[in-house]
Amino acid sequence: MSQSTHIAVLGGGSFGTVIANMVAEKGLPVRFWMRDAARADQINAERCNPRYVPDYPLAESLEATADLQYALQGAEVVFISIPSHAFRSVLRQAVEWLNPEQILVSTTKGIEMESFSLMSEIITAEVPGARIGVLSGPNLAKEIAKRQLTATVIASQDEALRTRIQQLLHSPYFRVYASTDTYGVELGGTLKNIYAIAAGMSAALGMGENTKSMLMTRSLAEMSRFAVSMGANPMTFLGLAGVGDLIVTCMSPLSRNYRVGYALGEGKTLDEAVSALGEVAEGVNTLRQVRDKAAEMDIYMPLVSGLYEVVFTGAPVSEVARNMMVNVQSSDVEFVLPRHECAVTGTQKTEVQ
Ligand SMILES: NC(=O)C1=CN([C@@H]2O[C@H](COP(=O)(O)OP(=O)(O)OC[C@H]3O[C@@H](n4cnc5c(N)ncnc54)[C@H](O)[C@@H]3O)[C@@H](O)[C@H]2O)C=CC1
Ligand SMILES: O=C(CO)COP(=O)(O)O
Repeated sequence: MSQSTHIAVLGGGSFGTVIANMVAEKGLPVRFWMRDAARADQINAERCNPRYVPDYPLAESLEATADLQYALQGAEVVFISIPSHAFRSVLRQAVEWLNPEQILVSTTKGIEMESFSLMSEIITAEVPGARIGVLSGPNLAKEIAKRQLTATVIASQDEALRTRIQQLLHSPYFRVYASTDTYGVELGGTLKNIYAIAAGMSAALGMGENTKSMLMTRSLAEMSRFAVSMGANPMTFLGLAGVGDLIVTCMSPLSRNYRVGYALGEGKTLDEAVSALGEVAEGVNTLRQVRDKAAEMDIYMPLVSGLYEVVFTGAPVSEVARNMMVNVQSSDVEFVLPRHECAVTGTQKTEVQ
């Protein structure tokens, strides 16, 4: 095995910063890669990443760099926190300095456009034989930076990998639970971003707590229905990477996806909402991708369809919400009462005043 001298983190945004610093706080050498050399110099000089996580002092053993070869060569573990739209292109630049013994962990919660690939699938395709893990859970970077008590999930088929990541990241304020359902964990983190947009919108429109609870719970039903159709284990959605991440992202104004939804609810256009954010909101692209995939595979996803109409075709939220409320009623938990066995279909649109 090559010298296990350091840990590498790719992606100089909010999440890359907190992952890199959590490891560096343990005194381990961390090479934190970003494409912008001036920003790397600034981080090394100021010991802080002011653009993404202000007021978060960085540990001494963290070194920012724009030299990808320097970051990767000899790294024992490589965390990849690059937004989904750039994930494959960065991996293609990285591949010549990777080796099959290194551990590659994606923290990215998105779907690649065109291919509908999750990030672990991109790693499998671009780095054949790689040891792959996925890190996902209710992990708002800005709360981690404040050392708020937090838990996450490392998912991999590779037991040694799971154990190593648990050791590396575990701290008095950060716990790492394990899973073997890589696909389900990754899909949970990805899908919840869609519903966070809807939750932000409902908050901006002043909807009540009953409404928010209904929205989140039906989101969970829809996410798990989709995931099961794609081959994931529905039980994974009961965990941190499913319901856990759904709750935090649908409830917190720190979530960028929630903020996009809130801005839309205030009447901003999608372009205005996204550009005011200045950070990645994966849910916008994920909504488009999932809506198309659900149509292709004939998966019933009324929340995704309704949100798509609002976000991309400008349909009024009130009309879409009303249509959903008068739609046929169905089973609560379809793993208990399958939808097709649900005898009471309820009120049809025409019967409602
Ligand atoms: N911020 C958070 O609370 C969490 C974020 N995530 C996920 O982590 C991923 C990254 O998110 P954040 O760090 O929050 O995003 P961010 O918006 O804070 O930063 C994105 C970073 O990626 C860099 N980047 C963009 N295109 C690039 C390219 N072509 N080459 C190299 N670097 C490029 C940007 O320069 C920036 O440094 C997303 O998929 C997100 O869903 C996961 C858990 C929590
Ligand atoms: O994934 C996250 C929290 O777990 C971060 O969500 P946002 O990308 O919406 O900020």
